[in-house]
Amino acid sequence: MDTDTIAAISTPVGEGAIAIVRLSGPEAIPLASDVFEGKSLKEADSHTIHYGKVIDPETKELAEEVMVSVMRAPKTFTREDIVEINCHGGLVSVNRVLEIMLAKGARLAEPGEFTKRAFLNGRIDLSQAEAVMDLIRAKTDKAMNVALKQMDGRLSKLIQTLRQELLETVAHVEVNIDYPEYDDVEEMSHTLMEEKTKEVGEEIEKLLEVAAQGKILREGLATAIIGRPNVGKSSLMNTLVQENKAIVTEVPGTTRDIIEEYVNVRGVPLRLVDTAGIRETEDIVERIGVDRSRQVLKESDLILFVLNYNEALSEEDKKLFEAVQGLEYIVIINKTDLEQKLDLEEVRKFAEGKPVVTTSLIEEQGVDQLEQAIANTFFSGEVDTGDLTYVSNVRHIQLLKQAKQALDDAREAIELGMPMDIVQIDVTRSWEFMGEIIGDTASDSLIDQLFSQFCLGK
Ligand SMILES: Nc1nc2c(c(=O)[nH]1)N(C=O)[C@@H](CNc1ccc(C(=O)N[C@@H](CCC(=O)O)C(=O)O)cc1)CN2
Ligand SMILES: Nc1nc2c(ncn2[C@@H]2O[C@H](COP(=O)(O)OP(=O)(O)OP(=O)(O)O)[C@@H](O)[C@H]2O)c(=O)[nH]1
Repeated sequence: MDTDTIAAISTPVGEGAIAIVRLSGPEAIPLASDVFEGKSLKEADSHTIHYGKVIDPETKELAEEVMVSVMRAPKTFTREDIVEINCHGGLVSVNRVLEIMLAKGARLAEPGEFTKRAFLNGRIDLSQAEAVMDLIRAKTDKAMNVALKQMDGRLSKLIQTLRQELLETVAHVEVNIDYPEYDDVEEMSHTLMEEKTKEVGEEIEKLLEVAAQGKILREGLATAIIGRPNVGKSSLMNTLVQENKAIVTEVPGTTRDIIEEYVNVRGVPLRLVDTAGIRETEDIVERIGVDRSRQVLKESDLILFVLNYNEALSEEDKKLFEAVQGLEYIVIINKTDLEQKLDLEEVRKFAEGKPVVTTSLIEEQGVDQLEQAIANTFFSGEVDTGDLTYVSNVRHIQLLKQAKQALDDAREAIELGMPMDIVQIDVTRSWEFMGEIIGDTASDSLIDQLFSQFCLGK
């Protein structure tokens, strides 16, 4: 057996009540047992936890008071032997125990290496492994439900079924090609291929139809708040943050001190883009022109465009309307508690059918309607994560599109009367694209790259 035993701290860095050092691999139990004073871990039953002390093998002194869980292969998270050492949750404590395990010969795990082993050992497929990370990073309940179902294998099973259909069709047609003495086989193959590529293509289409929503749930909507000075942009930001408890997350793949703020609006995570850049130049359109500000705004998925009920539409407002044209935006007419000076008909005309909501942020009026308008814009009503299978990951969406394209190519080839072995090449390509989603046909470098984005100790 050439797999080594890995170790890492699996809990967040910082002070807490308890912190866990996790070990996985063939030496996990003997290594832990060597430094453990208490009941013999080597004889412990699987999935049992034991109280005892960690003794520093060099100084022979007491290092920590712990609880140790023993889980035996293959029924574990990684399918290898796992030991989890539960320490007092201090930085020194947990690092000391990790250092001792490394000194004993365990290797420091790479980010995501535990989950990678679960994948390499066949307990989960690639899409399920990716869902583990999505689950940790989920910003709303609904986003978590999407990840949980994917982790449970819902997407995997669907992909497997579709691939199996394609494989069986190819095999069937193959047999027909091998026995060309029956004269109707060519036609039968054509019909079968046509039916199956259509059927599977439609299934993929269904997945792609709701994928944009899945992606929003997973990644959140980059949301910019714009408007002339003093219309109530900061008030709107504050209202959204206060009403929908802000979720602060680490940005994947960066240092821990860069944080992003999300608010949860009816299950839709909004990432309130710091519009500082826009804000500083309150007159962005004036300073940098419509084209440049459009460029800035294009990076947002949603623009909240605030107007003042108490002022007539100005030239600058009209330029902002020009800048947001064709983008996803909602007009918010704020300060309805003041005297009306804005022509609502004129606003509706400029808004080209986009939602127009009136608010008085100072009197907390209209915020519900605004939130409903946001949810309606992307989910046509309630966000429902019940029965649908949501593809949420850009990598998966891309592969599904390619798989669909390959099937479209196959159907075109059939229509053009191309020989079956040419059609099969396209069908096989589709099968391969879908295989990449679950990791069946994924390259080692892709796999390494995906897992490297994981948390340490996961
Ligand atoms: N302490 C601790 N808590 C944790 C985890 C962990 O690794 N350690 N998990 C880590 O993410 C999550 C739980 N996920 C897990 C998934 C599968 C197995 C596992 O052992 N699966 C076996 C079946 C075990 C059984 O049925 O008894 C298997 O699939 O063979 C364990 C944890 C959340 N909480
Ligand atoms: N009457 C009234 N005043 C409001 C309302 N919303 C915000 N204000 C007030 O309008 C002023 C400007 O609000 P802000 O939220 O700072 O507006 P802003 O658009 O961020 O302003 P700048 O940062 O200058 O661009 C503050 O005094 C708010 O209290 C409202 O609904 N009604």
